[in-house]
Order: sequence, then structure tokens, then C-alpha cells
Amino acid sequence: MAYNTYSTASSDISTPRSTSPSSVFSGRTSHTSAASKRLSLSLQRRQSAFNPMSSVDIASIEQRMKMAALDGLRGYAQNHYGEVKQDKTTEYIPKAAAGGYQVLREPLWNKGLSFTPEERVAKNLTGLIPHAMENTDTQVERCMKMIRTRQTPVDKYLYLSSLKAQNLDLFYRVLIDNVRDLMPLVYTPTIGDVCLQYSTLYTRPEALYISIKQRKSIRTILQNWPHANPEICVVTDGSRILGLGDLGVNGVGISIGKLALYTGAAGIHPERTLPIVLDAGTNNEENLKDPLYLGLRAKRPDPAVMQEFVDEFMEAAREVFPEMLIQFEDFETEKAFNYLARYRDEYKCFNDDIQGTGAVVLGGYIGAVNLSNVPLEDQRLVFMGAGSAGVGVAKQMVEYYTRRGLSEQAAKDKFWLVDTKGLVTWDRGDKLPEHKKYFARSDNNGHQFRTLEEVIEYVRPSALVGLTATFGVFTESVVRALKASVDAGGSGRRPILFPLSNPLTKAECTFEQAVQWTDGTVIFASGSPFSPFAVKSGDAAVTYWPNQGNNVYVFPGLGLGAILAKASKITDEMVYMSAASLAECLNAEEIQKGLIYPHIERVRDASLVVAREVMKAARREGVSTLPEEQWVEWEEWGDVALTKFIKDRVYDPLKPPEEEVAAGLQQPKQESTHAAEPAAA
Ligand SMILES: NC(=O)C1=CN([C@@H]2O[C@H](COP(=O)(O)OP(=O)(O)OC[C@H]3O[C@@H](n4cnc5c(N)ncnc54)[C@H](O)[C@@H]3O)[C@@H](O)[C@H]2O)C=CC1
Ligand SMILES: CC(=O)C(=O)O
Ligand SMILES: [Mg+2]
Repeated sequence: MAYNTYSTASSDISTPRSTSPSSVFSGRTSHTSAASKRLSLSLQRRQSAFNPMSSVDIASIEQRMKMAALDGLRGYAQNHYGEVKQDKTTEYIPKAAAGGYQVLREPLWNKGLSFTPEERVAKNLTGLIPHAMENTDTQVERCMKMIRTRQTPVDKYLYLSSLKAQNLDLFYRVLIDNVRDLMPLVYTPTIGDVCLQYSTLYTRPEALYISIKQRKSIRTILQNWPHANPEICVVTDGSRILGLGDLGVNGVGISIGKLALYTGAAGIHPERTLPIVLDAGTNNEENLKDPLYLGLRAKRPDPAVMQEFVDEFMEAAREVFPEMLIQFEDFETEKAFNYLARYRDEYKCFNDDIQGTGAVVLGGYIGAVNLSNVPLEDQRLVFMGAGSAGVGVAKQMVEYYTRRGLSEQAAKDKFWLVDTKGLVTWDRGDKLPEHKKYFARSDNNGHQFRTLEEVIEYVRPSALVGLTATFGVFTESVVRALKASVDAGGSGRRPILFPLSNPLTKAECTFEQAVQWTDGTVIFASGSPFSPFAVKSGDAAVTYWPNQGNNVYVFPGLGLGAILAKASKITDEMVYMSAASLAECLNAEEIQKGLIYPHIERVRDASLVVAREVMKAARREGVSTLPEEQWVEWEEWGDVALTKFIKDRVYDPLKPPEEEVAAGLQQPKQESTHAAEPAAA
């Protein structure tokens, strides 16, 4: 019978997971390998026993789904998928197969328990989900309850990851509304643990995994990505993941985590994000020995070979996705600097660890100087760690000083960089790598300073920045010496102390230590979040507020601004403006609390401001390719119009429209209802 016959072309339909048009790894290419053909045949057999729908109808559904996927028309599929005509000649046609089940399996279409009675009927969902119809708040509450019951941060991450695979809108609503609690799970510190165990935790693909062995197929791999026109890609080679070192392919977790924040913290649609890991092997012996390790079991290649691989990737990425912005993430030091220099003028790309971190720390430093009672011109900064982040931050600060009138040399002279061998000087006897030369000191009169204590005694700094990936290097004696060197200038002067390494296990010191060792005078920012710290004094308690100095305050807004401005590249001015605008983002309550970054709950507000100023910088620099008339119009209306333009484009799922809330049509908290009995099933 015709309805029992499945053509190869329609075989995908037999498994809901792989047929959803925008589910990961379904999509435009047909199965070619023998294994997938076998799988597909067995699925056909299984399905033909279960679903006697005609191959014509199935092909037509598949066609519709593919059209929906290719056009990115989610609404098309949602509105029309349930209307697929059924073959009247068949005795029993599972309606769910003609719509409902697919809708529930597709994370971008699934609305959980908030499908209306009408939708349940139209999409053949009746009975496939529990009877209750719930509003967003109730569903968010359930998720938060589930997260709280999970024992470890990794378990909580896994719950969230599973939610993300099932209902994207709900996942992002939960994340956005609970960012203080959940960002530490989807990002640092938990993402560090997830990366360490990625090969064991793996259940499903979430990224593109491009092995150096497949370098001739990079275009095909990119074309296999199921979503059209990604706007932002975070790519890593896993060689320096947070402060955890070379994790090989397991480092892909950081690309996934950063992109969750592009959506959560800046509102870039999740379908427009693309996580990639370039798998060129690993020098991590533990990974190589792990039978479950998912990456290439080989040592990393020569830098020249790696460079060719990355060259090929960049070319292919531009060819397949010409509009896509590429963020380099967590490449080890030399590669980070080399690739940035090599690609920054030719491609739309930036390096988050060098430029994003530079901007976020400068943004915080501007506020910190105001609080420190040490004038900008008197600040002296010691950096512990002279790698991609350390040098990136110091250079961004030099830019700030020169924009305030200092010569480049005078600005540079404010920085003393320290690495594992001590103060970086020209004459300390080792061959300095290229990136350290800019800040190498020559005014040390032949003296070498091997320990941080010696450097502090010599420099008498007002600020100490840690980017070493080494836990505890800011010891009590170091922090007390910093305080003493600041205090020496007069009362009320406060030390700036930024232990910025991630995850928490790599922080140079804790917040509690910083408060205690400076008698509460510290101005503090760390890479991963610490909790506020309360100290009892008599009957009262004083609460100290830490800051999180993490590039999450910059990269989402920088990326969003560059995308919306249709920038052809990322210029220094755009990066600088992300820092300068971040520094302006504090509200009165944050200033009153003595913060230097907005509360993390306001990261989306900050990203919006950063994106706007980045867009304007792109326009000034002549790299925005938006039509001139558009800019003229915005310039007439000022920031209001540009802000509205950005707001209108950000993804803010399951949020009642502002006008409805204002009109009292949507209460902040609604009672759940039960779905009315469907009129027809
Ligand atoms: N808060 C944030 O937003 C960011 C934090 N980071 C963190 O910064 C850390 C470093 O990152 P990268 O600069 O990219 O790494 P990197 O490997 O390029 O640089 C590390 C530097 O620290 C030095 N170092 C290591 N151990 C040391 C020790 N005991 N004493 C003195 N110097 C020491 C090394 O010599 C090197 O100069 C990582 O933990 C990373 O997670 C990086 C980017 C952003
Ligand atoms: C935050 C970040 O980019 C890092 O630790 O590498
Ligand atoms: Mg990073």
C-alpha cells in the first residue's frame, strides 16, 4: 500500500528529532554514510509499522519543514504545520505525527505548557502534554525549583542544558529572570567544571566540531549547521580554557556558554549564534588517556600547521556566512595575539580575552579610580600575569591615559607587568616573547625583582591586577603591602585589587580575604562571582559588595553593536567605546553602594548602552555599512531613536508586551489555569 511506502527522501520524517527543521544536525544535507543509511532504513521499518501515512503526505510535510528551516520562518511552521492534509483513505492516521509531536520536540517551537486550547487542537497536541495550561511565571518557578533541588552545580547545569534542548524560550526566560543565580552555572565558574568533564557529560551535539583532519571539508561542515545566517560565532581551539589550560575539544563548553550569554545578556536570537571548536588535538595527557575523550587523539600540531588550519577556517566561514562576526575565545597566548593581528583588518572578528577583557577592566577601573581617592595621574599599576588578558588590559588602559593627554611613554610607564619570572624587564636575561616587549621596563637600573612582594616594595602601587590563572598568589602579605603603599599617601586612599582569573579555583584571592586584609578599604573586582561579605561590628553588620569584572559586560554588547551596525570590522575605537560606555552605566543605587560595575541583573541594560555606543563608533570610523539615510535619521533623533532600534531587535522571550503590562492586562504574577476541554480532538 502506498501509505506504507517510505521514500528515502522522506525517511528523516520517521524520527521526530532529526526531522525538525531547525533541530541541531538535521537539515539540509541528506545522510550519506553507510551507518546513517542503515539507521534511516531501520527507522523507516519501525515507523512504517506505526505510522501508515502516505509517502506523499510525508514528503509534503518534510518539504514544508525544510522550507521553514531554510527561510528561518518559525511562524510559518507553527501556523501551518498542523494543517497538513491527511490521507482520507487510511484507516488510522496519528495526528500527532502530522504536527504535534514535532512541535514539542523542536526547542524553538515548543511552548511547554503554555499552548492555548486552540493551539492544542490546531497542532494535534491534545493529550501529548498534561492538561494544565500554565503561564510563564509558573513554568519558570518549576524550573527554579528543579534547579534548587539539584545537588551540585554541574547537575544544575545539566538540568538547564536539558531545558535548553527542549524549550529554548523558557530556558532563556529562566536565565534572564534569574541571571544572578544562573549565570554562574551556564558560565564561569561552573562551565569550567563542565568543560573538564565534557566528554563524559556529553549527550547531544550543540556546536560545530571541526577537526584538523577534516580541514578539506570545512565548508561542508559549516553548511551542515541547521540554522540559516548565524550572526555571531564563538570559536575556540580549547588550548587555554579559562585558567584550566589545554582542554582540547572539551573546551567547546566555553563557546556554548559565551553564546548563551550573547542571547541572555544582549538578546541576540539563539538561532543566530554558532559555537565552534577547532579540534587540532591536545597536549593534555589526561584527555589523551581518557577512553571517553571525544576529540582527536593527537598532540597539537606545529604553529605553522595550526595557522593554515585557522586560515582555512576563516576563509570558509566568510564564504559560507559572509555576515557572521567571529569571536576568538581562549586560544593560548601566542595564537591569541597572532590571529588577532592576522585577521582583524581582513575579517569581522575580535579576540575576547585581549580586547573584551581590556575593555571590561578599563570600564571598571574608571569607576575604581573615582572611589580610590588617588588621582588618575598618581595611579601606579602592577599586573600579575603578562599573558593575553594582562597585556590586553594594560594596553586598553594605556589608550585611556593617552586619550587624557599623557604621552604614550608616560602612559606605559604607569604599568609594571610581572610573570612567573618576576618583573618583566629588558635585561632580566630571558628571551621575551613578542607580546611582553611593549611593557618591558628599562628603568630598573639592572635590578631584577623576582617576587611580587619585591615588586610592590619597589613600585608602591595603588592598584594590583591579577590575570595569572593561579589561585592564591595574592597572599596576605601581598595585599597588606598593597594597602600600606596606598595608605602612605594620606588617609582615605583605597587600594584597587582585581583578582580576575577564572574560574573561582584560580582566583588570585577571595573577596573575604581582600576585605579582611585591607580592613574593608578595598575596591574589588573578580573574574568569577563572589558573594557579598558581611562583617559584624557590635550590634550592626557592615555589608561589603564585590564586583564581577568579567568580559560578559562587554562582549555581548560589542557583538550586538557590531552586528546591528553591519560593521565590516571591529576597530579599536569600537572596543574603546565599549569600555567608556560601560563606565557610564551605573545607576544611583549602584553608585551609592560603591560598585564599579552594574549589578549583574542589569547586564542587559549595560549591553544595550554598550551596543549603542559601539554602533556610533562604527559609524564614526566608517565601518558601518548601514544606509546613510538611516544614520541621518538617528542623528536627528539622538540616542532615543537608536536605543529604540536596538530594543526592537533584541530577543526577550515570553515577555508580555510593555503596553499590556502598563494597561494592567498582564499581571506580574498570574494564576495558572487549566486548559479548557478542546472543542474537537
Ligand atoms: N575576568 C575576565 O573577564 C577574564 C579573565 N581571564 C583569566 O585570566 C587568566 C589568564 O588568562 P590569559 O592571560 O589569557 O592567560 P595566559 O596564559 O596568556 O597568561 C597567563 C600569565 O600569567 C603568568 N603567570 C602564571 N602563573 C603565574 C604566577 N604564579 N605568578 C606570576 N605570573 C604567573 C604567565 O607567565 C602569563 O604571563 C585566566 O585565568 C583567565 O580565565 C581571561 C580573560 C577574561
Ligand atoms: C572570562 C574569560 O573570557 C576567560 O576567563 O577566559
Ligand atoms: Mg576567555
